[in-house]
Amino acid sequence: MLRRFGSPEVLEFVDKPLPHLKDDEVLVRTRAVSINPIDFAMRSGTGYGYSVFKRLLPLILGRDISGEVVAVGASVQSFTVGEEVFGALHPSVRRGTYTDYAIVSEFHLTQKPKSITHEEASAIPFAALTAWRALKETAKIREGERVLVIGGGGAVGFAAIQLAVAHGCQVVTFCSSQSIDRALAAGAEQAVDYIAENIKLAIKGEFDAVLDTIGGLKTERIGINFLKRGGHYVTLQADARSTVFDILMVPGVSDLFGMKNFNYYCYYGIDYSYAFMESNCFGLEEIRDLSEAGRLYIPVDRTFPIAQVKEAHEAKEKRKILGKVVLEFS
Ligand SMILES: NC(=O)C1=CN([C@@H]2O[C@H](COP(=O)(O)OP(=O)(O)OC[C@H]3O[C@@H](n4cnc5c(N)ncnc54)[C@H](OP(=O)(O)O)[C@@H]3O)[C@@H](O)[C@H]2O)C=CC1
Repeated sequence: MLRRFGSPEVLEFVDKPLPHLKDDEVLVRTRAVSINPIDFAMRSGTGYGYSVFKRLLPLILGRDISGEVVAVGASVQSFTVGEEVFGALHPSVRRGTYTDYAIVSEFHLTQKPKSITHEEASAIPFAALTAWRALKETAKIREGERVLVIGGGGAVGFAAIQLAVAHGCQVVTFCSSQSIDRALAAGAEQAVDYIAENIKLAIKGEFDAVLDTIGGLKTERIGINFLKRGGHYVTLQADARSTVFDILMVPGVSDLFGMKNFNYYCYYGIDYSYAFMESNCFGLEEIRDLSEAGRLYIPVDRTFPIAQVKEAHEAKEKRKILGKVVLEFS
């Protein structure tokens, strides 16, 4: 439970009665949840997070879940008691999944892939649904297109590589040296080390879509220059305020008036969008099918028992652990 913003120390364990299930809700016995960067934003309430999440306090953190159905609301038809499910909640939902029993809308769940464990399953939904929203719904990628994923080493970037490959796209990514082999094994035709190599020289040709999981002026400048006219630039960073136009025009003004996408359209002929995660049952089903077919996975780096949630947050937030961290429930 989170009553106030702060360091991992503000996380409290509390015993609370379960609320009554609404008609379309499912009660899930939690087996595993993964930690996402959004959990740190919600917990710390820093910057942008303060205004967005303050109205949700007190809240329960946690957006992903993998577990078993223990009860269903009156109108739920897709799930039965005992079934294994996985899914993800939108950041606007107050009651999250760091809890023994989570209440989740039936539209935010689907049957868990049978071939993987609860720990592995819990690492997938939030990151993969974000990639799905960005590439399928926003950039509308199609077979044969070229897609550049900026930050293929993170969970969202890695899911994006696999989704784009599954849709018949040619994928290029830049990531750190430790993620190169994994990106290539996932089907990227080229993976460039963004620290050791000159990206502008290493990557050839233009792209139909760029997914930017990193943000910032420098990254955006590089990404925009790789896009074809008519291409889609999709950023996941809501507060990526600096733009080429802030320098060329009046600082801050283009963004302030929401002119960024208009300016990019006029100057470069591209479509610029911010994408955010959406709990979407069609996306989730597609992700489940890809996972079951062995075509989409997110490696888990470390698992902590839920009793060590503070240590887990500390380790991931301070980048002592670089990959996915999962919290396990007994
Ligand atoms: N808009 C939305 O709805 C959402 C936004 N996000 C945002 O997307 C971002 C990624 O999330 P997620 O994948 O879950 O986080 P992860 O913690 O899994 O991954 C972050 C990774 O980004 C890589 N990285 C850091 N700097 C660079 C760089 N300059 N160039 C290339 N790669 C870099 C690092 O990988 P490496 O080791 O290879 O350097 C790092 O591991 C976060 O900022 C998050 O807040 C996430 C989900 C939803």
